[in-house]
Amino acid sequence: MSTSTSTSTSTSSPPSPQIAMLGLGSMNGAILAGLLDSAVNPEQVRATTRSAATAVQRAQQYGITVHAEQDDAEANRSAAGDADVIFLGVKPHGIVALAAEIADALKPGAVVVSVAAAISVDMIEAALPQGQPVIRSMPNTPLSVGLGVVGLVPGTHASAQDTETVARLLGASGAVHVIEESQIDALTGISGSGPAYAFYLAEQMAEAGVQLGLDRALAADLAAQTIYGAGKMLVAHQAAGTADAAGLRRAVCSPNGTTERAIHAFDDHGLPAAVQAAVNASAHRSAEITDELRSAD
Ligand SMILES: NC(=O)c1ccc[n+]([C@@H]2O[C@H](COP(=O)([O-])OP(=O)(O)OC[C@H]3O[C@@H](n4cnc5c(N)ncnc54)[C@H](OP(=O)(O)O)[C@@H]3O)[C@@H](O)[C@H]2O)c1
Ligand code: PRO
Repeated sequence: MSTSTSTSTSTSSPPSPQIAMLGLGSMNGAILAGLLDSAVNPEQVRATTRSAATAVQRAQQYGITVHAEQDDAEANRSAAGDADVIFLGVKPHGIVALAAEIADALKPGAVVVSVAAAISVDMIEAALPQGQPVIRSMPNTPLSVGLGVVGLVPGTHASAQDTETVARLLGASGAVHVIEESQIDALTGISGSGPAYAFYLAEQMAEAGVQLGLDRALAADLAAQTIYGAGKMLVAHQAAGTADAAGLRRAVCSPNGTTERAIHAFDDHGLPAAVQAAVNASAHRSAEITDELRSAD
């Protein structure tokens, strides 16, 4: 496994760790969907939510055991204590408190994986027993359909085997990149937040189609399938080294044709600057939240 390359899957039989998902909202839910579509059985997973209503809904949705903190104050500790891999999936401001809450319930050697933006390895390690393996991650929601991207930052006490275990779990539903912590804000700006950019583009393409007279369902399907196809094509060509995004874009543009006119409209309306500003804004917000939470301590 090397920095910033997708993990290769080893040929040895996959491990079957017990997994705890603490918090089961958009992100941990997407990770769970990907896990259950791969080699993970529902019996391997215990999850928690804050509210009882959410726990009932999620248990039905995923076919796993979900306990609510509202019903059982020990829910997080109990799920974490049985687990080999624990995904912390609450909002950033709740991560350190959640780590502290489960600290003395953890098995020695259990790997604590944070999915939170902005919460650094040292902040999590400080809340856990000395030597507890920690991995900071930045996943994205397309893990739910097997097409995610994940950045992993191994903590001070995470062994190569710990990283391999987590990379194998997540790598079944996406591309995993092991990175330095200094790279994670930038990765967040591209792939963590990035699905929202693609969805926003799809929204605007469909809206334009409606304004041109198409019915909304048709316009939405045209936009979605086009972004899906283009993404799949780009990944295939980049992996094969046969084309990059700019080359594939140029191949759609006939001289003085329709697409060339559209790309000029993007440029006239500042799309390159807008997209770069958006990625930068996400990355800088990640660093800003880190600073806010550090100074709140
Ligand atoms: N959404 C993304 O695309 C994305 C991408 C990358 C990383 N992340 C990171 O993922 C984390 C979660 O974000 P999200 O979008 O998934 O938020 P979310 O949808 O609001 O989910 C948060 C979950 O945490 C639960 N929760 C809150 N407090 C809890 C507690 N004390 N014990 C157990 N469960 C608790 C909530 O339960 P209730 O529903 O009952 O309140 C809910 O299930 C954040 O740290 C974020 O930075 C998100
Ligand atoms: N969603 C989280 C946020 O918006 C982190 C990346 C994607 O903060």
